[in-house]
Amino acid sequence: MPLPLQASLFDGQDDPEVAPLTGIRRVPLSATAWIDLLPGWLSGADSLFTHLSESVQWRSETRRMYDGVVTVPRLLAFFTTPLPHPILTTARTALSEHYDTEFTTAGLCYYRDGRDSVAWHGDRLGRGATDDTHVAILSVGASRPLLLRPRDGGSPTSRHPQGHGDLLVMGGDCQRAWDHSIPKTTKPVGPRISIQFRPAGVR
Ligand SMILES: O=C(O)CCC(=O)C(=O)O
Ligand SMILES: [Fe+2]
Repeated sequence: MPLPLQASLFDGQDDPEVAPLTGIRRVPLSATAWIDLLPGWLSGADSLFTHLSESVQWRSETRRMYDGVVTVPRLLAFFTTPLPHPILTTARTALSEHYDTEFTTAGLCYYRDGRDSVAWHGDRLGRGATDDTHVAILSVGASRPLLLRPRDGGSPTSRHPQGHGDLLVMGGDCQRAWDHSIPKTTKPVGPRISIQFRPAGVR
């Protein structure tokens, strides 16, 4: 049974809004990869969380592995236009302007509890395999850390907690040269939804 969204997460504001992106802070990962962080970018995140959890047609996916078929440990949804809430259109437009790159798709993940996760990977399907790409992730709900580590093992794993309304953008060659993950946890943790905005041809 997933925990309900903790009352302490509720910010008491009805309509979600995004702040200007001017306050975003860049953290270089290497000479060619970076992440941008803007905690609390979205206010009124509770109503977005509730709306998405109740109105999106979440699907469970299976993947073929060497030794059989496994269920992906999170629920998924995928949108281009329209997006499932007007604030996501506002957010996508703001990101496209700020990064001068058109974010066209939104992948949504629903992590029901600490057993849900995403294993180490880079978003390297399609153009991300060869080109520098941006992937912008907006989080709502319970905080879960996003971990990053270089594929060549050159630097240690870094850990970036993604809380209610927080924005994290990966750029440069982050998808090709680095992997990211959301690890499982045995600690009690409520549900989290992430919205990943990507340019066309990147998965
Ligand atoms: O949920 C997240 O923050 C990350 C999801 C992710 O890496 C992906 O779907 O490719
Ligand atoms: Fe990813």
